[in-house]
Amino acid sequence: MANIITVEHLIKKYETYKKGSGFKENLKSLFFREKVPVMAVNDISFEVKKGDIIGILGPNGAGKSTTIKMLTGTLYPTSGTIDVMGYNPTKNRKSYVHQIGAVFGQKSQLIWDIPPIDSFRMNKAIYGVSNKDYDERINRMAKLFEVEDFITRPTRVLSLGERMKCEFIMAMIHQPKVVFLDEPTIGLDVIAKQNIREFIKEMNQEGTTFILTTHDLEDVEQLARDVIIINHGEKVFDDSIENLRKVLGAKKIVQLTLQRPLKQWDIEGSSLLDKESELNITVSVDLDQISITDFMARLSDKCAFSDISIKEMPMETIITHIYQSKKEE
Ligand SMILES: Nc1ncnc2c1ncn2[C@@H]1O[C@H](COP(=O)(O)OP(=O)(O)OP(=O)(O)O)[C@@H](O)[C@H]1O
Repeated sequence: MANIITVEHLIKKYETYKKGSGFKENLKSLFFREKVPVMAVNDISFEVKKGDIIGILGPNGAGKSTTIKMLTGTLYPTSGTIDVMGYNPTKNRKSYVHQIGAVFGQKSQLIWDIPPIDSFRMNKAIYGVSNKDYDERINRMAKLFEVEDFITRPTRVLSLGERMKCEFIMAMIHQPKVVFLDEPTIGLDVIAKQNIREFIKEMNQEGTTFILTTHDLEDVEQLARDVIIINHGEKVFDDSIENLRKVLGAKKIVQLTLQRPLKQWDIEGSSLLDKESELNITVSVDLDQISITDFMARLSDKCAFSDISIKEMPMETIITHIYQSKKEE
C-alpha cells in the first residue's frame, strides 16, 4: 500500500537554560545563561501507509507530542524531512490544514462559550464545506455518537466525554485524509472510550488514516495495526501489532488456584512468574517448547487445581520490556 507519510531523520532539539540554585548562582544567570540542549526527537524515520491506524507509544517525555506537533506543522523540526501526502507541514500551511485533522485530548478546538454546533458551522465556513456535505456529515456523525441532545448546549457545560465526541466531529467536518490524535481517550470512562474507538474504526474503514499517541494500551490493542515505540527521543520499535505481541516469544500466562501447595514448579517449557500466595500462582508457558494441550496434560498429572485461566502475555509487560531493554543497552 502507498505511503501517506514519510519521515526521514527527524530531529527536534529544544534549548533550555540551566538555572542556578542559590542567590549567587541566580544572580550569575541574569548575565550569563548556560544553554542546555534537550534532544526531544533524535533522528527518527518512519513511514505510514494509507488507510493505516498507527499507534505511537512511549513513556512520559519520550518525544511523542513533539513528533505529532511537527507532523501537524505547529512546530518546526531542527532538521530532517516530513512528507504528508506530498506536503511539507510547515510550508503551504493553508492547503495542508485542509488535508488533516487533529484531536488533542488536553486541548480543545471548540469555542468554550458557544454550543459545539456553532463551532462546527464555523469550521464548515473556514474549510468551505458545501451545505449538502456538511448536513450529510453532521447527521451521520451526530447519529454515530448520539450527540443530538447536547450539541446545542454551551461547550463549557458539557461533560468531558460529551466534549470529546464533539472534538472528533469538529476535526472531521472537512473530511481530512489524515487525522492526528494525541491522547484522545484520556480521562474518559469505559463507555465513552469505546464510543470513540468505534468512531475511529468506522472512519478508518472509510479510508481515513489515523496517527495516534496514547498511554492507554487498550486503545492500541483495539485500534492500531502498526506500532512505533519511542523512548528518549529514539525509535526503539516499528512493526505490526502482531509482531509486537511476539516480542517476548509465543508465550501464554496461566493463573492457577491450587488445592495443595506445590513444593517446586518443574513442568518443562514453563516457568513460575509469580506466587501471590501458597495456592495462587502465575506461570508463563513457552509455546515454542510445549503445546498448551501437553502443558495441560502435564499439569493435571502434577497437581490438583480448583481454578485456571489462560491469557495472552499482557501488552504492558511487552512494552515495559522494550523500554527497559533499550535502557540497558
Ligand atoms: N518547549 C520545550 N522546551 C524545552 N523542552 C521541552 C519543550 N517541550 C518538550 N520538552 C522536553 O522534550 C521532551 C519530550 O517531550 P514530549 O512532550 O514530546 O514527550 P511525550 O512523549 O509527549 O511525553 P508525555 O507522554 O509525558 O506527554 C521532554 O523531555 C520534555 O521535557
